Amino acid sequence: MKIAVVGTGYVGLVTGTCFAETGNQVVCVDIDERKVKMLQGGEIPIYEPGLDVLFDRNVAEGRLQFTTNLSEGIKEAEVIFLALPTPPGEDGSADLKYILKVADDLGNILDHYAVVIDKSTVPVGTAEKVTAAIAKNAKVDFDVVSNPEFLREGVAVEDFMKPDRVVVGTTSAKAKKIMEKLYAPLVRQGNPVIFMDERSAEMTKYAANSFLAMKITFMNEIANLCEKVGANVDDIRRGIGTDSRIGKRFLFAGIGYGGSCFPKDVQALAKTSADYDYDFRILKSVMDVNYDQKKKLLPMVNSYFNNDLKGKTIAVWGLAFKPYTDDIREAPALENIEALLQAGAQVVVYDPEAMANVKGLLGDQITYCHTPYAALDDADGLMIFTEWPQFRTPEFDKMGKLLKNKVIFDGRNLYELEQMKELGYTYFSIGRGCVDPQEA
Ligand SMILES: NC(=O)c1ccc[n+]([C@@H]2O[C@H](COP(=O)([O-])OP(=O)(O)OC[C@H]3O[C@@H](n4cnc5c(N)ncnc54)[C@H](O)[C@@H]3O)[C@@H](O)[C@H]2O)c1
Ligand SMILES: O=c1ccn([C@@H]2O[C@H](COP(=O)(O)OP(=O)(O)O[C@H]3O[C@H](CO)[C@@H](O)[C@H](O)[C@H]3O)[C@@H](O)[C@H]2O)c(=O)[nH]1
Repeated sequence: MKIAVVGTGYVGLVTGTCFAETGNQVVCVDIDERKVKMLQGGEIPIYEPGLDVLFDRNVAEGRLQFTTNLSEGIKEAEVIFLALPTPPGEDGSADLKYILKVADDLGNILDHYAVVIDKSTVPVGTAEKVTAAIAKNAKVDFDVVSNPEFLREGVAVEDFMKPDRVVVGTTSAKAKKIMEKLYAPLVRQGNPVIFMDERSAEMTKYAANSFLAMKITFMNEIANLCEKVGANVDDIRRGIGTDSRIGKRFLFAGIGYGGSCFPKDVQALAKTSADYDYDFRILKSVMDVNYDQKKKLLPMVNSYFNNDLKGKTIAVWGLAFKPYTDDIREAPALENIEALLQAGAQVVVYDPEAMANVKGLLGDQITYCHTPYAALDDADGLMIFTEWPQFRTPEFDKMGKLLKNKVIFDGRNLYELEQMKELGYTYFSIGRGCVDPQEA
């Protein structure tokens, strides 16, 4: 099948590469000339594990190409994916200007029937808006389908190639047939393509993300209560996660959810609710709790240093919003670093993949290190924001010698309390109380 993917970011590049891998002829289009040049030169602009192998193979075998020219990209394409940004507008709603601009352009240049697929996360009613925008000038027949994407960054290739499900919203029998053919290789393992109407597919995406954000937030509230009542949230997680009605995943309490999706999608669903005069109360609580949770460690840091961070050096491990990505959008580390700087602290950071992106944002306001241990040298304490695997079993003795104070503020609950007690660390984490060697 000939496929065009418009927007070659995280979703577009993974979508294009994976569909090339299943034998299709794919052209990825982007307006960012620098990005397209990199891709044409065989370089991947993002860090996404496993993508390079598929990318190299499909570029080498001529199934994956890149262009800045939309007309060239969609030439003879049977399906055209829109994988464009939908950032929050000022009122919290998803901004559709990128999508509708391309839809307008497609109306002018489409010269054959194609299925135009909304892959971006878009609010209810967008398929109708895209249809109207194309139809304004279109001289040919076309269908607009909603096909939201559920991949997670860091495991995007695996999520895409082995999806739990594929959701397709269409009321066109012709488009349905094409979508069945397109996804047939990916759903062989028995996971279904679920067909529904366009509006339901659009809502499904927001329901999934908001539900997961709510699940995490619920555990963060349990964690906050655990601290008060003297319980351990990790035990609660194990205790409830084994109930198959609850499930083990997305129950990890921590420093709040971040990333380019949960924060904006929960906000956008709340805005849709308000537009339809529905008071979606749970969503408001989820946003409020998460706002506070991201700052959860700061009072602990302040109280440890007697509310005086001036001249203190704080080491930070982990900048990305989650492991296995260089993405720092809405990353909890950023807000915390800004608060530390404002309080007069110096900040020394390490992240295996995200430092270049942070440097682009914060420049020389903080110090970047090439190893986790270098960040600890003469630091007054350590804060952890991302659960990169290399932070899980570090050399605690070496850390203790490098740090001025053996104190860790851990937003990801990486270490066992008993172990930290034995090693003589003061250890703050989420929903598990504080380990204080003075109290031993
Ligand atoms: N990142 C994820 O994990 C993820 C997962 C599922 C769904 N989504 C959704 O998918 C959509 C895209 O997200 P992303 O993270 O891939 O965004 P991104 O910012 O990484 O990529 C978007 C790309 O679109 C390009 N673009 C903008 N205007 C264009 C135009 N007129 N023509 C061609 N290209 C244009 C940009 O240059 C950029 O490369 C969003 O709606 C997002 O909510 C994202
Ligand atoms: O138990 C958990 C699981 C996740 N998180 C946090 O939640 C955020 C999001 O994590 P994750 O969902 O793994 O990453 P994303 O790549 O943002 O993926 C989400 O957002 C995508 C964009 O819409 C969807 O496609 C995915 O299905 C959905 O999981 C991160 O800050 C995580 O640290 C927790 O705090 N506790």
